[in-house]
Amino acid sequence: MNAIETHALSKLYGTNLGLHPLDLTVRPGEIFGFLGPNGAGKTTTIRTLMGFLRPTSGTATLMGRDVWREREAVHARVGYLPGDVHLPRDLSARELLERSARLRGSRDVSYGLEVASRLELRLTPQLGTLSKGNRQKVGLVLALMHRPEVLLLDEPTDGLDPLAQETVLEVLRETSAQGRTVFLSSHVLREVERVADRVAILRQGRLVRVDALNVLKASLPQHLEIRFAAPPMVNLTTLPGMSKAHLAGLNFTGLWRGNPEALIRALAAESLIGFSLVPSSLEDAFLEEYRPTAQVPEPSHVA
Ligand SMILES: Nc1ncnc2c1ncn2[C@@H]1O[C@H](COP(=O)(O)OP(=O)(O)OP(=O)(O)O)[C@@H](O)[C@H]1O
Repeated sequence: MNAIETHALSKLYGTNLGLHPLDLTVRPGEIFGFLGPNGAGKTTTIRTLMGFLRPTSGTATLMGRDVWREREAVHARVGYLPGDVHLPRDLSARELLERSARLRGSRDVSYGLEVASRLELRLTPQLGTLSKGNRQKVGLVLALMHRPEVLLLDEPTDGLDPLAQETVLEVLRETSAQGRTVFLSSHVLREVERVADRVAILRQGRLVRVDALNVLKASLPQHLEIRFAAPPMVNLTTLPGMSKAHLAGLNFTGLWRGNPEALIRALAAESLIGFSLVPSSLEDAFLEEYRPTAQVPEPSHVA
């Protein structure tokens, strides 16, 4: 059984597009990065998966349960961190953890206390006095405490200092190692890149890409720079795999995709002073996908 499955799941807010029909599968134990610029539809997707929003069309299941018709069964198995954490002002974090455990029919707050301690969150102050970062930590502890089968996290490290961010990523890795699933919405690529098994990119309510992180990395072009000692005899522009080729005097720059062997063979008879082939960062690739001018493919073109 898949942890999360959506079939042509869409959401319109009146006539406003929230989410174009979305087909997505997340496997148990996976950390699934859900990326996209502001307004892409990440929160809409998560809130629909939580059964807070009624889908305009399509269906979604979490651990086999329909997210709209079987909301309560879904909530029992999910840990949810909203993008905007609201907490009662007049309780302490400790009291809230105990209350939350009781609502789930348990008295066990031990894992919540462990995560709080790792995040260096003090549990006695009134929640109304907490900073944004500390409120975020309370939200995370609440989402994690009952060791849910699926975590739906909307911008989990928002407002956290680098040390706490690191701890959160560590906890997410542990969660996945225990076979539990993490659906991680973010626009911070650097953190997603460090933990995700697969990544989806959403833009203007549409899925533009879904790939395993290592496949995505392997598909990125490499930046090529060559300094020739003499005008080159070979025409590098026509090599399959080359794009954005530019020769200015003895200096060549271009983007190279694929194995460098063919490139090195083509250069064998040339006289070179310098040669460098540097992989693009995922950041570059994603920024390219984010650009409003980039083409948004129809969903059927997406794997
Ligand atoms: N309650 C609402 N009423 C009308 N339109 C909405 C509502 N909520 C979201 N939208 C629209 O739906 C689209 C998707 O918004 P959503 O909040 O899901 O994006 P997001 O990817 O989570 O963005 P962010 O990174 O800024 O949180 C946007 O165009 C937004 O304006």
